[in-house]
This record gives sequence, structure tokens and C-alpha cells, in this order.
Amino acid sequence: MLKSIEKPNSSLLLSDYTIPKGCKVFASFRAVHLDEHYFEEARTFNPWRWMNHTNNITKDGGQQAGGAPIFTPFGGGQRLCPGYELGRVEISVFLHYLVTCFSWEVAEKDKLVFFPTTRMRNGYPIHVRRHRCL
Ligand code: HEM
Repeated sequence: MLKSIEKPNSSLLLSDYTIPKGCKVFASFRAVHLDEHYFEEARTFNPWRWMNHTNNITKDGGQQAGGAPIFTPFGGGQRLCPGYELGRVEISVFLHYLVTCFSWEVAEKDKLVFFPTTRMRNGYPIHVRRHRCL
């Protein structure tokens, strides 16, 4: 749990870290989303984990401090991504057509890397074949 205390000289004490006034703080959503404490086998591709909508709570059933959700790909609070609904619709439509109208084969082996963001090292090239469409 993160505790923040504003110090008299305007620096901020966040957990055990003193953040000097004027510093920029980058919240690593990836670090939270790959944390085994919150997500079982966090680095395993398992889309079925999202069938259970209680996945925004800890494994022991506790909510994160302040009751905030732990799965936050679109940020949160005042800076919540304003395009989050559009983003979700676009991804749903894309995935629907990808799996219903196309098949694909891996063109060349690739490796998943996690820094600075989660991605495939070489962009995961694939050969796509259109086999059916609405
Ligand atoms: C999968 C798609 C998307 C993801 C994962 C995503 C994620 C994010 C995240 C993490 C933030 C930062 C929140 C913060 O600063 O705490 C953000 C901000 C923002 N996003 Fe998205 N976004 C997506 C799609 C979109 C789309 C489709 C639009 C617009 C059409 C959009 C517009 C914005 C804007 C304008 C901000 C800045 C909000 C602000 O600073 O107040 N995003 N997004």
C-alpha cells in the first residue's frame, strides 16, 4: 500500500521515497499488471482470466488502497483516457474480424520483451491469409 505525506519543504514522501518538488513521477502500469500478487501467473497469456470480472481485486480478495481497481490499462482518476470506450470497441472489432475472416502463420520466431513496454522484439511478423468474410 502506498502512503503519501506532503513534507514542509514541499517534497513528497511516497512510501519510503522522498520525491523532490518539481519531479515528474511515471507510474508503471505494466509493473502492476505483471505482479503475481494481483494476477495469477501474470506473464502467461490467458485471456480467460478476464471472464471473471473480479480480477481487479487482489487474490486474497482485498481491494487496493482507496478501493481503486488494479487493472488500469487506461489510467484512472482525472487523467483517465477519454478514448477508452472507443479503444475497446476498435480492439473488439479488429479481433472479431481477425479470428473469423483470417488465418495466420508465424513468419519468423520472435521474443516477448517487457522493457520499456511489453512488446515483441521484431514486431512478430506473420503471414495472413483471408479465408472467409461476412
Ligand atoms: C487501447 C487503446 C488505448 C489505451 C491502452 C490508452 C491508454 C491511455 C493511458 C494509460 C492514458 C494516460 C492516463 C494518465 O495519464 O494517467 C491515456 C490518455 C489519453 N488517451 Fe488513451 N488509450 C487508448 C486509446 C485512446 C483513444 C482511441 C483516444 C482518442 C481517440 C485516446 C485519447 C487519449 C487522450 C487525449 C489522453 C490524455 C488524457 C489526459 O491527459 O487528460 N486514447 N490513454
